[in-house]
Order: sequence, then structure tokens, then C-alpha cells
Amino acid sequence: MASSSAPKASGEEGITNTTVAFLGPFHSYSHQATKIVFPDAKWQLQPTVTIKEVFDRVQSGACPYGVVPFENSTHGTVTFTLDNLADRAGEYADIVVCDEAYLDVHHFLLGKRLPPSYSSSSSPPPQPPQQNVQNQNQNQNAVPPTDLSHIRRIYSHPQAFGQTAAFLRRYLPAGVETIEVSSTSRGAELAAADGDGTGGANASAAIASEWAGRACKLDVLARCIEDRDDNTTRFFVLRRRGGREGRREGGGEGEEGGDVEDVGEGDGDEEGEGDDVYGGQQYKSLVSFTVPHRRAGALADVLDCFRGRALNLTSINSLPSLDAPFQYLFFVEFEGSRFDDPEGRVGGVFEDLERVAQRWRWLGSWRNRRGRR
Ligand SMILES: O=C(O)C(=O)C[C@]1(C(=O)O)C=C[C@@H](O)C=C1
Repeated sequence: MASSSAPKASGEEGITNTTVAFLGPFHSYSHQATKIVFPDAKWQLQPTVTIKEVFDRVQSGACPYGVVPFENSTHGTVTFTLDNLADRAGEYADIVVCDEAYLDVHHFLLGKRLPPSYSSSSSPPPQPPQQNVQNQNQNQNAVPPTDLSHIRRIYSHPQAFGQTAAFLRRYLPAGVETIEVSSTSRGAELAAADGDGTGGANASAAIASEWAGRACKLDVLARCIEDRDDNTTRFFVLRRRGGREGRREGGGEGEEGGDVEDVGEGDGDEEGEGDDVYGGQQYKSLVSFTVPHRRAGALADVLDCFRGRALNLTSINSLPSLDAPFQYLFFVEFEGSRFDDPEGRVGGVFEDLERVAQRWRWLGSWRNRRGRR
């Protein structure tokens, strides 16, 4: 299920508040990811209704940690998380990313099986011609369903709909309503509550994990329906800057005296370790910035700062800055840590950003849990 080794959350010594916020309800993928990072029984995992609420609880100190989905290998960035990291209303000044986790995501179509008395036909529903199937399901494990003709609506999180688009296009009868809800496990709850228990001809289904299906006592209508069998979601662990319980593991104080070093245990068993001389590849960092909108080459100038310091970029995103229409806030993730920076490359790029960007912000440094692929 999980594709990363179980990292131990750092900064645990002396911690008294042992709560961790995640997007619930229980049995969501966020819950699974949270259990990877915080496996010990001492952690009390607190489900929230929205991703924003995870940010709120970490910022307010109600929870020392929060876990949020950041990006999916098939469907891309989780915009709800990026929106909050953008922090355009200035609500999350103290939030930083301190770790990451990868989860292999296998979606199930869950509902009530159609009893034989209702079944109009035992053959599979008609399929569109092959050439009309774009983004064709590459997942060899996907088992075509037998009869889904009773399904009228499907609940799920927008990301899960995006990750199963080819399957839905191919196997779902026309006219089925897709209803976006706050999480996949919430979708499973709603499908279970909708059903009359008989699997009648006006049934609801959900796209969620097998775990959520079991918890909600739903039948498996189709398994592993993700469009790609390498479907993976990367999660960020959030914490508040300056937590007294923080611990540094090498590296200087930086200008944020009191910041915590949250980059894992350094036990040397992570993938990708040991093959980068200066160690920057073992870590990642995230910054956001804006550039002077009207100056030609302004974005290229900022990116050039990273090239100049030989810092490899691992992701880039943008959102409307809301400063003015069609101006953007950029996010760049790169290999390197502000806390383990023996050659001063990361510190150096921060000085460069100070000169070149309009405004910028460091959003965290953490241990790379996957290494280069
Ligand atoms: O809905 C869930 O179960 C979540 O945890 C959210 C989420 C996401 O936002 O990407 C997490 C993993 C999957 O990619 C699908 C949904």
C-alpha cells in the first residue's frame, strides 16, 4: 500500500500535544498517509472536513502536525492544498512543510450489487468505440464490472474522479451523475447512507479505497479502477514554525531563529541517499514568489537563480496571485535544505531571491522520501 518507508516524525521529544490533523472522515487516503508518518499509538489522529481546516489547526497550534495531499502522479496538483500554501489572505504565516509521504492509490467503485431479480442483462454495459477512449485506462489490473446499470450517481473527491476518468467514460452508463464531495471516504459514507440496502435500481456508488468500502459495508463493484497502475499521491506534513519541541539535525539556525529542523531521522535508509556529494538531493525545499509582471524575462531571472546555484528543480506550480487579474504566484520546489547546506547554495539562492523576486517566502525544507526517479 504505502510506497515509502515509514518516517518517524521528528521533533517529537517532549511533545505533549500529540494530535495530528488530516482530511477525514476516517478511511480517507489522507488518513492512510497520516498513519504512514505517524504510526505510533501515541498520536491521536484528528479528521477534518476540509484541507483548510488542517491548515487552521496547525496555524492555531491546536495540532502540532497536519497532513495534506499535495499532488497526484496522474491528475496533478491538489489545488485545495496549493490555495492554502499560497496564503493570499495572510492566515498561515507560520506554516511550513516538514516532511512528505507517498501513497500508492488504488481506487474501488463501491456500492450495492444489483440483485439478480433487478438485473436487466448479465452482459456488461455497452462500451464506446475504442478510438473514442482518450487517456485510455493503462491499468492492467482494472477488472471490468459486470453490471452497473443500476448506478445513478457516484460520489467522490474531484481528484479521484480525475484519476479514474478513463474507467468512468468507458464503463459507466450515460446519465450517471458525478457528485464531488470533500473526500473519498465521505463519498463512501454518502453512498452507504443513500442506499436502501437492497441494491435497488436507483443506487448510489462511491469511488474510494477498499478500506473505506469495508468500513461503510459497501460491496466492491470494480477494483483498481485508477487510470494508471502507478497512481501515487504525495502528501505534505505541515507544522508550525518555531515550535518549542522542534529539534535541529545539523545545519545552522538560519534567519528564522527558533525554526525547527524537521527533516527526519537521518538513519541513512532512504532511497536516493548517498549518491549526491553535497547531500542536497536528500532534501527538498519549497518557496513561493511573485515577479514584476511587466518586465520581460522576470520569471526566467528567478529560475536562473536556481540554475546559478546548481539547485535542481523538482516541481513548479502557479496560481493567480490575486494582486491584480492575470498575475501569478509561483511555487518552486528544489533539491536542497536550508538546514543542511554546507556549500551555502540554498542560503545563496535565498539571497538571490531577495534581489530578483518581487516578494518570496520559504515554505519548508524536509527529507526527500523518494529520491530521483
Ligand atoms: O479524498 C481522500 O481520501 C483524500 O485524502 C484526498 C485525496 C486528494 O486530495 O488527492 C488524496 C488522495 C487521492 O489522490 C484522492 C483524494
